[in-house]
Amino acid sequence: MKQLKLGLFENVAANVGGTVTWRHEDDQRHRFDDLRYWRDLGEVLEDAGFDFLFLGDAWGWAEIDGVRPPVATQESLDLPRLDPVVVASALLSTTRNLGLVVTGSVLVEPPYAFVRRMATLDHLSGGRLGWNIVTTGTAETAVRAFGMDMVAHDERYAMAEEFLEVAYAYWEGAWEPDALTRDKRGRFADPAKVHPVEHAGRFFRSQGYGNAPYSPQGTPVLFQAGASTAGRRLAGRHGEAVFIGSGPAADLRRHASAVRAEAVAAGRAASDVQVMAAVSCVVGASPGDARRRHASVLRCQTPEATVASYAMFTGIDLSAHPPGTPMADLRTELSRTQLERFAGRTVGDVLDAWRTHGVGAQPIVGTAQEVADEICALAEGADLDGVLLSPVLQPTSTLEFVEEVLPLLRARGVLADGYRDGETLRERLTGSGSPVLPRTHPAAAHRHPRPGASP
Ligand SMILES: Cc1cc2nc3c(=O)[nH]c(=O)nc-3n(C[C@H](O)[C@H](OP(=O)(O)O)[C@H](O)CO)c2cc1C
Repeated sequence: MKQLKLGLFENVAANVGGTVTWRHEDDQRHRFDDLRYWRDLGEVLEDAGFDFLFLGDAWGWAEIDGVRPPVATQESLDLPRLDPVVVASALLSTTRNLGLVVTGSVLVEPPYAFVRRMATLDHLSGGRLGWNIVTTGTAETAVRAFGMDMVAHDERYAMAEEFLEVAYAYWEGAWEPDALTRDKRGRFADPAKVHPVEHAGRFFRSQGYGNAPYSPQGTPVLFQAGASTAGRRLAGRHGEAVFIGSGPAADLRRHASAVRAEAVAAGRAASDVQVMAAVSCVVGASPGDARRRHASVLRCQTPEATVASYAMFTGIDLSAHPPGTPMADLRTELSRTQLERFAGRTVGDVLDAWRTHGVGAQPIVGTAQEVADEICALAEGADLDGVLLSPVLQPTSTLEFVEEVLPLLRARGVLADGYRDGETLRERLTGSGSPVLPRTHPAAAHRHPRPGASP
């Protein structure tokens, strides 16, 4: 069995992934705006040897027929939410090895400012930064807040392609890796190694010099999480780590194969893409104990919250459709993953599933041994390169996983034993021995001297 990469999936908010857990007595996510909460979590993950912390993010909110349902506020389904980049910055000084993967949207700001922000984090973290490329699933509400017109789903992915080209131009081409000499008796940087960027495209224009010099990884590790057809294509062309969500092993395996096929179609190797899925678990001293603990989580869910939560991700009010309606009859310009993953199911099925586990999959509920067995079976069945723990309760679920399940996975050799000091996130995830993207990646075409140019 492959040795798996291990991440933790969180949002900077009181709930994660569409279910209500903030009010559970064993949950602390109501402290999402407390620096100590995040620093404590960062320390737990680093001490346990997690490869990275993955912070999802959105800009919009739940709306049904143009109205934000009161339950969204009462249960903090969508808002309030804080900035994952700032949380990641806050963890720089209290962690040394933990990868920090932040979600950044291509929809709401031009590349130039975003590029510097990411490069700054990559510099200050010593090359531990990852970027989850999204086009903003909550686009319909988010665009209003930014004073923009709505951009259709596939058009957002076209924007993503162009955004990446501009970002690569600045990250990989604006400053050569050895441009800075910082020679007090000579010069700070070599002008011959600093290059202006010129871009004029359908969505973005940028002309000028990059602010940030070449960072330890050049380009942050490129994560992608968007399982629609357009999302998989972007993942295959650009992604290094692709987060395909949750679900049964057979579904995940099909999805993983599709992403790897897209990578090969784009001239890359299938192994250039690490495919990872989310797992949630509820551990108990006995199966019955685990079931009882899971039942206490389910008691926090309500039908109103389930409907409002699904609407946030897709803009679809499931309560407006008869339970027997096939999901295949519905359409969305928002998060298509959360529609397409339920193909073949009915509205009634999805209301049940979403109430139980939101964007995730049915949690693994059992003893630590049973949880470890199921994670191994899922990873092998789906041909995964990694898993993201999506804690049901925080930090309770994380702590029980670390204390009871992780040792069992380590004992089986399923997880690496720990960090190699000074290793960048890319080196750890890809095993390539290089902190920067390979020449086969589209970003490399932006480097100087231009590939094929006379030195
Ligand atoms: C596991 C996981 C996590 C995701 N996390 C986010 C996120 O944090 N923010 C976001 O805007 N879009 C996230 N997405 C992508 C959305 O589903 C959606 O992609 P898609 O499903 O339509 O391809 C895009 O945002 C739409 O513009 C995620 C997708 C998956 C599968």
